[in-house]
Amino acid sequence: MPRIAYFGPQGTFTEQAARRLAPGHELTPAETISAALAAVRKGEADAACVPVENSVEGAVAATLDGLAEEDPLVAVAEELLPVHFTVLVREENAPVRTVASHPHALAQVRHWIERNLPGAQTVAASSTAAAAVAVQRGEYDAAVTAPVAVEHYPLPVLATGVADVPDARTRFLLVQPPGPLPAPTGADRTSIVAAAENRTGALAELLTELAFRGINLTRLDARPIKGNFGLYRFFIDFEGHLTEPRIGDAVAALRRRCNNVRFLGSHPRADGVAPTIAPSAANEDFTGAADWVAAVRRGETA
Ligand SMILES: O=C(O)C(=O)Cc1ccccc1
Repeated sequence: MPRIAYFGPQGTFTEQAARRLAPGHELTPAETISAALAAVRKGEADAACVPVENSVEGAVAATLDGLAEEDPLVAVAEELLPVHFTVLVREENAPVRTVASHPHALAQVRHWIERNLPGAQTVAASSTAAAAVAVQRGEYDAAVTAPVAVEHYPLPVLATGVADVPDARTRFLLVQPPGPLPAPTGADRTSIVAAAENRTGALAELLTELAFRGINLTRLDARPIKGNFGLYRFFIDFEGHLTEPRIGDAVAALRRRCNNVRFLGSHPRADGVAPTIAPSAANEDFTGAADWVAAVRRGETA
């Protein structure tokens, strides 16, 4: 049975995502995102489940950096979870002076804390569940957690359904070493990372390769290349699957322009949204045009 490492400990949002992405599989918590990825690279796990972005705070830097560096890992599936929080406390009816959680969680409940726990100090924890563990240990007064955390950490519940932004979502990836790609479904996402050269127009050229082929971007993030101040890697997600002629053509062009392009996966979209395809950019347009060139080369047409 495949072993899945997930960003834990037990009771994180990522564990919930892992249960949905790999039902019935053996799940092992890792303390950090990079430890979950390292478990796969070392062969201790077959795949890792990690958060990649959320609709309030944006990209999860540890995941992006962890996928761009060291041995390649490729996303084979994604999950989208609605994110609202439960606030657990050490002691019922006691004053709350410190509130711990993952920074992405704290960012999503800032207003709620200002209104309901005025003056409380927020403290970053490695995950929402790690914050609950710290509250159990008596280190902090409250933890902002995933709703399932209460099953693992039986602390008094101060509030449920907490969220500054209604309908916030987090997207999670299931990543594994390069292997056969998941089959295309017609509603897929492809991800790459590339370090564009530091010269005028370098990023625009990469994006233009996608735009020319009528490919709709779903995300663009920049992350600094550590040790090279002022240089960035660009994480580009777009609609479509590498096996499609229009996508294969675009990814080949990116690779031609930029030999450090790394493929981060083609997999079904969790929201099932089908691509927007610009006029003359359908796969049949690409194969039709290539067939015509082949026939011209053979001298059969002009
Ligand atoms: O800490 C967790 O529970 C995570 O899985 C990371 C996270 C944090 C905040 C919102 C969504 C995911």
